[in-house]
Amino acid sequence: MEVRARAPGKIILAGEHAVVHGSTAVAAAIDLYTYVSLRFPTPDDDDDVLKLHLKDLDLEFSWPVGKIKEVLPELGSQDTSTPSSCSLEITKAIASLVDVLNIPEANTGLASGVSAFLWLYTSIHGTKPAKAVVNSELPLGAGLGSSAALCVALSAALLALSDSTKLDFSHQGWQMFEDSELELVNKWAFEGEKIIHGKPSGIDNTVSTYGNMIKFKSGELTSIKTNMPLKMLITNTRVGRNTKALVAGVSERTTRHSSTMSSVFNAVDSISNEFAAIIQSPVSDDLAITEKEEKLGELMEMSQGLLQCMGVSHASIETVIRTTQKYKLSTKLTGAGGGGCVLTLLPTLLSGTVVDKVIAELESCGFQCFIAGIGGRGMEISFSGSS
Ligand SMILES: Nc1ncnc2c1ncn2[C@@H]1O[C@H](COP(=O)(O)OP(=O)(O)O)[C@@H](O)[C@H]1O
Ligand SMILES: C[C@@](O)(CCOP(=O)(O)O)CC(=O)O
Ligand SMILES: [Mg+2]
Repeated sequence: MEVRARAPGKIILAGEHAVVHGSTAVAAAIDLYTYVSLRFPTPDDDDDVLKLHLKDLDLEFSWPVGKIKEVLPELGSQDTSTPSSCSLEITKAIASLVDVLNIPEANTGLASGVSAFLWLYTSIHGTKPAKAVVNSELPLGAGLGSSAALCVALSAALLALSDSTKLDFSHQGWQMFEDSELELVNKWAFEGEKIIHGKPSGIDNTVSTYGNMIKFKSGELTSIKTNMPLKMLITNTRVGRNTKALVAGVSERTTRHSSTMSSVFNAVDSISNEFAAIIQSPVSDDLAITEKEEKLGELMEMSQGLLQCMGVSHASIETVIRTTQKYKLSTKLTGAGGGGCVLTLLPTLLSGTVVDKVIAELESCGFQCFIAGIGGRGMEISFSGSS
């Protein structure tokens, strides 16, 4: 039997980085997914290896299970229903399994993703041979939460084939987990995100697990109900960056200027709460929508100013801002910044011709533009083949 799990990426509408320091943030799932398929070999397969195929990067890795047992001898005593963090000793042992892979230099940052895979896999299934295949519709390392989507889809696939979940194997198509199972997936995914982000807030894995639009503060989520159509143009600057390094940079700045940065984080907290209040209040007519959109646009500009204060903007992001400003549109970075993706609010009454012009101008700078569905489904799984 094979299980397939999918988990969405996300956009952060307000509050990135500050959320790591306890401020409120607002995020929404997008309809672009990471998929993880997992299969254990049948007795006839005679396969004693753990395989990982990363389709987006065209890379395949494998580890003989004997080697994993050798470097991780303590495995097998784990309780999958209580997720635990990867200790320093195990981090070192996992690094020894990743170092031998000779990951191409062009894929810096991948080692942490592979380490997260090994930690989650061995924590939930020990040294059982298996094959996992990963592919994604998300750009990797661009602020749309590919790391969290990977950790959520992987945790879901691993738990679906463990004793911790009770699922209907005969169900055709995508199915959802029960609440308690979703909570378990989210907790394991958070442990994986820790390996990739260093110090994650947990917002990315939470919105990827549960979907929809959420408000998030200090590990707690509040679901946001809205009937306001929200359309964002996503521009990928194609400038590569690494979330772990950017998050660490903001923390260093916070250490140097603790009281000033605490005021910045407080301001972000207010922006996120105001943003959430506006999108949640009922809309009566077009005029009301336009007024709300103007306020949201202004809040996005204020968010961007504060993100610049934190030191996470980039020349490419400033180019997108300047370009969209010519059309009176508001833009902010999303995710960790330093390049990656940028959001531009597209008001409901904006004509299609203007949207096409903005996109053409941004694409002529070498950027990639797209519009994704916002606030959709969270993580789901499906089974295929006989057991
Ligand atoms: N589909 C994937 N295949 C391989 N690695 C992935 C995949 N998705 C995410 N990753 C891991 O996540 C890292 C990117 O995470 P991060 O820097 O947090 O950016 P983001 O989460 O915004 O995409 C990659 O360097 C890699 O380690
Ligand atoms: C910067 C941060 O707020 C979001 C990072 O998102 P991404 O990995 O850039 O998609 C970090 C976090 O909340 O863990
Ligand atoms: Mg990430």
